[in-house]
Amino acid sequence: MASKNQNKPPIPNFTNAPASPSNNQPVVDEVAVDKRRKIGLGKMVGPANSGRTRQAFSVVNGGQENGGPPSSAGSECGSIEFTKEDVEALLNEKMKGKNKFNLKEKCDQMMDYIRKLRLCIKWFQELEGSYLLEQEKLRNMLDCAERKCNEMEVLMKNKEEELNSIIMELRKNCASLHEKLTKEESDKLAAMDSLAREKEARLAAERLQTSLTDELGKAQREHSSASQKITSLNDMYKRLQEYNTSLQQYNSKLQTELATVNEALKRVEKEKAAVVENLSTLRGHYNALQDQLTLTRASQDEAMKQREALVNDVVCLRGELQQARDDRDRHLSQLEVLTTEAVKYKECTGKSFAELENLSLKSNELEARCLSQSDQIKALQDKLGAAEKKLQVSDLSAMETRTEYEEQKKLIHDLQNRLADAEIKIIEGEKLRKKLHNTILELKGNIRVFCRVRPLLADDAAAEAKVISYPTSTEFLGRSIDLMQSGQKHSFTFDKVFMPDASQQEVFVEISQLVQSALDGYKVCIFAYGQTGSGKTHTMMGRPGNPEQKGLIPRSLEQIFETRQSLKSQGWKYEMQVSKQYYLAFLFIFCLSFECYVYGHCKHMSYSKIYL
Ligand SMILES: Nc1ncnc2c1ncn2[C@@H]1O[C@H](COP(=O)(O)OP(=O)(O)OP(=O)(O)O)[C@@H](O)[C@H]1O
Repeated sequence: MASKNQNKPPIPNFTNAPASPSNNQPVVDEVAVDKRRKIGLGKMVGPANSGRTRQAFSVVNGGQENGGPPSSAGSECGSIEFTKEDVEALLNEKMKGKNKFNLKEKCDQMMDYIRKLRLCIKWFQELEGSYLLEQEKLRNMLDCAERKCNEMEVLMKNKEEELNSIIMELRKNCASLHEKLTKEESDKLAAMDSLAREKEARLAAERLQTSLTDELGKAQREHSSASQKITSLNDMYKRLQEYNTSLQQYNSKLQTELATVNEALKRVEKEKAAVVENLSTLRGHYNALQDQLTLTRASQDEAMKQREALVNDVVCLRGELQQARDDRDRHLSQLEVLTTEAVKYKECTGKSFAELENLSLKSNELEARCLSQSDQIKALQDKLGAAEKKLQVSDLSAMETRTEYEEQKKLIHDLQNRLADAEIKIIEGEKLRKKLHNTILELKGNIRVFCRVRPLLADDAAAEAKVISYPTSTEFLGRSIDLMQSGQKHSFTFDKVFMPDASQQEVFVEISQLVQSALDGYKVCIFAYGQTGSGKTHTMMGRPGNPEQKGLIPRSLEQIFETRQSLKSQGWKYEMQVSKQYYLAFLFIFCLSFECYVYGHCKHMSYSKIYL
């Protein structure tokens, strides 16, 4: 748009010119459109280009392009276009005519000139109208853009609020995640402790289990050896029983044999008795019988021997029986011992079975505990995995926060460096300012005299008002007064003259520079001098209760304290005191002078004493 405006031709002030009645609207619009095209305003409001070619104003004027006055252009003003040169030529056109008194020719020329001017005015009006239309459109566009801008601003504000709320939520989430992380870490530590404890317990349980399995193996081995012993003892017992039955059978056999032998002995004795009877009877048969007797005796002896042998056999058998009985008794006692031992073993094995059961129960319990602990360990490992994942996530976020923190740290460091640079610059600037200030004050004059004229009081005579006058010349304006005495004028020049209507603030503005100078470390002395009732106390002290009427001293003190406060942030420290001697002097001549010490020092520079 700026380029469009820049390309606009200067429009002469023809607004008061009357519009040409001969120009109709479409023709002028075309001229305006064509002009716009010519000056690069193709997008302006107006009818579209009809495609007709237009003649330049100079062509209409008969080929007088440069500076030549336009001739009569006819009524086809629609094909005329004006350039800056045309307009200027038209405006600068002078009446031609060799004969000054040829009024008709002059009149025609004038008519022609007026017609051209009307055409030009019409063209300008149309151009202005098109410009107004364009302006209106641009205004509409501007309004539209402003509305859009406002909407965008509202949207942006909403978005900003949303973003702020999201940031707040994210911060809250971050804080809660931090809390969770710390909690998870403590949980993790607790879980790891419990895991270590569980592992220890598991190891102890495993050690206990191995010792118990060893004991169980031992007991089982003992049990198997005891059961083997029991089976061997049972076998022995059976064998002994078998041997006992065989011995009993043998004994009964021997007894039956003894009974048969006794029967045979009885039969032999019966036969002997029969023989003896036969002997008596058979005495005759004595010899025979004697023989028979000797034979019988021999047979008796043999029988006796046999009997003795049998008795010996019986004795032997009895001994053997006795031995067998003893053996049996011994075996029985051994059996009893073995039975008791077997009972004992049985009891032992029972105990060991109970112990075994207990141990198996314990081992089952331990296994169950181991299983539950392994489940717990699994669960804890899962938790640990989840916690580690969380830890990784939180580590990532912590890394991000750390990088952010590092960036912030860098930023802070940069800012600190910049702050240090700025502080150095401030200090240097302050030094420069002091120097410049002092230079200005020196240039203004180390000793300066101001004159303040107090207004007339009610007691003062009205005539006195005419005594003082103030020169208005540029050289002495505000710096001089003229006093009339006995008809004679006395002029006095000062650094500055304060008029009666000068306020306390106006006076202090001049003095405040000196106060600043005192604060910068230079010695300053301000005193008021004048005759009684001239306004010294009013100038120096004023009326401290009334802010408007405060004098130089309270205002100076205010400036000192304000500067002290404002320079505190730059590291300056001011110590102020009013010494006794000066205080006394102050009491006596406070209306003439005011002095006090200001000690100021800073980490960068220091000075010891200032007079104010
Ligand atoms: N600029 C002023 N505007 C209004 N009133 C003033 C001004 N200067 C002085 N006065 C008034 O003039 C009177 C005398 O002034 P002031 O007491 O200050 O004079 P002084 O020079 O201190 O007198 P002295 O030497 O006797 O102490 C006071 O009533 C004071 O209010």
